[in-house]
Amino acid sequence: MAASSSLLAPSAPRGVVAPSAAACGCGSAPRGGLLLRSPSAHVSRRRHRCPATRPVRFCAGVASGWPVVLAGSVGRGFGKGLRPMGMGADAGDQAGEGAGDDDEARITNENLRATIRKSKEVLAMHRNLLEQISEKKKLISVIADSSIHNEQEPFSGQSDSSFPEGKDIGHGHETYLDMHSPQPEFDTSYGEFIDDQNEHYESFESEDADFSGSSSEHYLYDSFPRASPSVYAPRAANGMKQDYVAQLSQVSEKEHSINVGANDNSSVSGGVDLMNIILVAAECAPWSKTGKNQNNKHLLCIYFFEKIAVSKLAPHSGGLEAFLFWVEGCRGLGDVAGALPKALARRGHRVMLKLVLNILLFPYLQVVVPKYGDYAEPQQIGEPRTYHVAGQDMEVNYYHTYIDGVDFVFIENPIFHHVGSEIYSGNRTDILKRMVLLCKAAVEVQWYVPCGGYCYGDGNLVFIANDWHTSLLPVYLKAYYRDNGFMTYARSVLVIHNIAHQGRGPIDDFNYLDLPGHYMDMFKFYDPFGGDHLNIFAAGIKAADRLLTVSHGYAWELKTAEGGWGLHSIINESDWKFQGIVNGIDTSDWNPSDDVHLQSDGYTNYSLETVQAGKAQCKEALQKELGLPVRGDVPVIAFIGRLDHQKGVDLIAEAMPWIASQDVQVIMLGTGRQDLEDTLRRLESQHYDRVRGWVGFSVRLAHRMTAGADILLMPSRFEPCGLNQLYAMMYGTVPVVHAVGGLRDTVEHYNPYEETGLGWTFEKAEANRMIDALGHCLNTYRNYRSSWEGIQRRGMMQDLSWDNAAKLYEEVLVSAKYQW
Ligand SMILES: Nc1ncnc2c1ncn2[C@@H]1O[C@H](COP(=O)(O)OP(=O)(O)O[C@H]2O[C@H](CO)[C@@H](O)[C@H](O)[C@H]2O)[C@@H](O)[C@H]1O
Repeated sequence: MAASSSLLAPSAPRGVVAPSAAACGCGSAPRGGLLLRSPSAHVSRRRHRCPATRPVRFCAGVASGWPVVLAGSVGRGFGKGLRPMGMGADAGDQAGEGAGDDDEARITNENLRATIRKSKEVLAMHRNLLEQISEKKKLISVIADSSIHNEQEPFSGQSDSSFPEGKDIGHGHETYLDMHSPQPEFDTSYGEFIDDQNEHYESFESEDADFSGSSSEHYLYDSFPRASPSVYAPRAANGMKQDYVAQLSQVSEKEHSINVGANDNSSVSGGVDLMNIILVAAECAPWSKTGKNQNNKHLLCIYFFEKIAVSKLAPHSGGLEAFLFWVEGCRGLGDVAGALPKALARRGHRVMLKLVLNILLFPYLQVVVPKYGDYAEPQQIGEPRTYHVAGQDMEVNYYHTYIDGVDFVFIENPIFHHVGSEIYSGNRTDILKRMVLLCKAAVEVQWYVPCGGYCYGDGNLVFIANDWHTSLLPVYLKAYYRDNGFMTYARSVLVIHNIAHQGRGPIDDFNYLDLPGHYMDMFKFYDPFGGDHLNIFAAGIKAADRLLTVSHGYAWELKTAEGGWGLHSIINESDWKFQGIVNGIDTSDWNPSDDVHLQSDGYTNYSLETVQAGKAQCKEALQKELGLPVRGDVPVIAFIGRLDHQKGVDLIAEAMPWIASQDVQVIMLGTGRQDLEDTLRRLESQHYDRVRGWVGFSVRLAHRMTAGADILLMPSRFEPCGLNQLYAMMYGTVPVVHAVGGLRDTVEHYNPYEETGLGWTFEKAEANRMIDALGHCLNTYRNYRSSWEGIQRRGMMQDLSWDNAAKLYEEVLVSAKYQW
């Protein structure tokens, strides 16, 4: 790997672990009359037999039922004052109706007596179970590697309060920081990045004129409706009456005990560590993957850096320059949300973990995403629910499909449907409302969506939120539930795919979030340019139990002033719970041997054995399809990506005079910023005999280019992970990349002396550095064929699947589970 070991962020410390009653979250529904009846018909179906190979699961059945009762109690007890789900008046009434007197009446005396009778047994079992966990922990301590911290007190079955947050943090934090060292190469690179930012900023100058006034103007907020405090007043913890809190707590304890009892009916150790994972994202391939950049002027991210040159925007007094960055979609997120859960599901049946840790992980995975269109597979499921968002009651319907061991759940509401494929379209508040609704619905989906006939429940539950869009989820989990003693054992992990997009807005946006007033501090963030503002990503980072990003290199960069985009201080404070895991790729989708896009129009599938002939045929087909001269000897250079500052397509444009002077063909595919789209068109018209600039979003062409090209160019200024270079290597296409973030982690620079490496890297995001690397690459392509083929082979022979990454995710999820 190109990255020096010092660059790589070490594994996050796993010093944490007070297993405690996390043991309860089993997963298995109790048998023998222990169940309390759920008021909702759909959650009363306990037995979860998923289609196909899904095992029968008796899991968290009561967990799935109880919260419904809670909602009812809340609705009735507090009227409109307390709605853990942040629901509006109607919704609250509905909850009360759904689980009010009638429903409680259904909880028969007999059941209650049985519960009380059983509870003693259950508590005994619980104690026994905790002892087992303690034993197990000791065993793990012995066998686990040194990265697992063993120094915490053996768990003694104390109450939650005996494990204050951060108890083990100090130790882990110190260890983690000690392992870091400065990265001069990276710093140098960013020196250039800064210059580039200035240039880019100037290109936005006219559009940015509106932002030069007061801080509130920085958000173009004049048009957004100010919410009346009474409408948006926080409804969760603030409004709780103590007696009801106590009542709810009792219920929660019962739920907890019942889960433990249920575990005991199955395999104790297996039940203890069964995890229900709910991955929540704004998009998910293949259903939704950003089709087009929005360059949305109403969503603003601001990047600060040391002053290098004076921008035309008035420099602020702090000696920093500000760089404006429009929020837009992240396509790679869709790919990840589509593929990671399947890999985690596969991991659920791995024997290795069962042997080493004696646990069975992740058989139950759910992906929750908005429903933006009419998708073929998902079928409506569960009952509609109503959530209160920005003064409106919004009804959501759930759709579900089960693929490769994963339950995909789609949240349907017109606010999602209306945007169609333009996932991030609309103004800032439109997007914010969509994300509020998504997160409010997602944090409760485990109770209301009977996947395979049976709700997940909140036993052993972990949410994986992704990027700022779902950063509200960890906050809602805490504010609505954990602060009030519910879902005590549920955990949240937040994955940073791209820190450039943060969900920034004015402080008043807090009114849209429907949170208790004291949560304001979590969101309030100051920076010299925008002053006090609301930062959703910042709140998610603080609230999440674990923080991940998509490569080691990017994890390191995020902690620097240059790479953290203003959030580096918060990320550094969260270092104890933070680590990078390099993304995998969906090898069923991206695999040259059975890629469906290579099965027509003269393309062909190929493998490691047939790569030379296969790629030659694909190159010919690609040249024909795009009307380029059909020549096998000419190297074809490809670029695929969002057309924005990040991806550095402007560097290709800058280098084009040199590139076009070579005997090469260049094919660029992308969509995004208008000026960069125009650049693609211009380059094509200027060099029509050898350049094609395809403006648009075409998955088919992306696959075909990856197969037919010889070289993939990725001059990204920053790249959290990057997927295209991984796809390229799978297809025997050699990457030439800026050594930054995940590109540095994944593309080892070619060493001609030892015949090692996977491509070419350049240390600065500037055209001449790229030309230099590309020149070496072309020389090898033309004059050292066996070396070239070696690079191709090494790339194709890597295991780039999600399976490796999924194992690392498992470790993080388990450590989150035992985090107190
Ligand atoms: N015009 C077009 N037509 C067809 N397909 C197109 C396309 N433009 C882009 N794509 C596809 O979209 C995906 C982009 O993946 P990236 O990793 O480059 O994305 P992005 O920067 O959005 O993701 C962010 O999240 C991912 C996931 O964590 C990180 O890898 C990445 O560094 C981070 O910036 C690839 O599948 C690519 O082929």
